Amino acid sequence: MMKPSMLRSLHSAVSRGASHLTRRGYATEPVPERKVAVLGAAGGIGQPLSLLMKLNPLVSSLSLYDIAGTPGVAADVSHINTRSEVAGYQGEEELGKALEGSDVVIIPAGVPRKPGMTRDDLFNINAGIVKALCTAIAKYCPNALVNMISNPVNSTVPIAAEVFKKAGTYDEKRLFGVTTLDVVRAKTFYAGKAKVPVADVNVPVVGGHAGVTILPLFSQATPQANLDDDVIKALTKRTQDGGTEVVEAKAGKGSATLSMAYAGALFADACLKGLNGVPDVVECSFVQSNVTELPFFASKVRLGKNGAEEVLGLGPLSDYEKHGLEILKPELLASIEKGIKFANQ
Ligand SMILES: NC(=O)C1=CN([C@@H]2O[C@H](COP(=O)(O)OP(=O)(O)OC[C@H]3O[C@@H](n4cnc5c(N)ncnc54)[C@H](O)[C@@H]3O)[C@@H](O)[C@H]2O)C=CC1
Ligand SMILES: O=C([O-])CC(=O)C(=O)O
Repeated sequence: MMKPSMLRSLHSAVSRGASHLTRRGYATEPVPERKVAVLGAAGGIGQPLSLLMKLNPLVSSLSLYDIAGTPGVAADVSHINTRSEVAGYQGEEELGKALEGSDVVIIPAGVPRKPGMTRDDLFNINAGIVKALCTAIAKYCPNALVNMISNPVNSTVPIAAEVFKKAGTYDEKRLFGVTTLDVVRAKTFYAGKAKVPVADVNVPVVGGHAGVTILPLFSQATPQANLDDDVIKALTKRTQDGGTEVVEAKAGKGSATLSMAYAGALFADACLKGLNGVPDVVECSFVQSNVTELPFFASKVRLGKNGAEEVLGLGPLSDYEKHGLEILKPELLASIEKGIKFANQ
């Protein structure tokens, strides 16, 4: 039975609007209004990611943009009885409206790999797409947190940074390469070998987001497990090749979409929590960085009201990880420089 005092607070909370309620009905602080835009929303990642963002109670307005197909995706998702209003925008002439007022912009726009391709093979098409989208972000929502999913992330993030610099809107705290899928994979694979519940597992993944530039730090994995060196090597390789494993299994029908949508939704949720002032939100992400001599690097990042409030260091590395770190630097630097050069052409 509900006590009369609880009933009164529930009634007064209801009269102020549902966003003032916790799930148990107690009056609480209002959840801020937040607009999230998904660019590439009709794609393999974009559709399930749009679904997952529609399920997120921190979102009040969900803006779905693509060059084609968004009216259908938006109509479909909009029937789900959750908080956010949904709008679909199609074609370049609607991009401004899609972006205006966004707090977080998630970008899974562009072509995916086919078997035999590297992520860098996507550069020629995706670099131009990302450049155009970021030019519009600088114009219509320069303060948004940008979550870059489009590959090659090691180059598309530097491209975005250069576009924003040219527009005079660059804030390194607001630009993120989404590497969450590497963390998701490392956790899953580690839990399997260490025979620990996957929900308890944490594994930082640093470096970049392609092949050897992906460096999982299993020496820092929790809960700790005494795994042999050859098991750690196999886990590292499987994490680095996780994307290729999916590309080959899909045999020409694209790359990871469902696990990426999950990972993208996790990272966007962390960004929203940070914006809303939730303390101690830490996720790995590819950001502008002083952690190594490279200008961009993925490591743990503390998310807050301004985006990346703090880029955390690497912590102690095993000899195997130290070696991996040295191996990845030339490839990662070349990809970063390729992006910077493209953006300044
Ligand atoms: N960061 C990561 O961990 C991961 C990144 N990816 C990358 O995400 C990207 C998207 O992958 P999928 O969704 O599987 O591809 P997809 O081809 O299924 O969807 C891409 C969508 O982008 C749209 N698009 C193309 N040009 C656009 C533009 N100028 N503006 C807005 N939208 C545009 C297309 O119309 C399409 O709907 C690829 O580059 C892929 O490599 C994929 C998996 C993981
Ligand atoms: O492998 C790809 O091309 C897509 C991707 O980035 C991933 O799944 O990690």
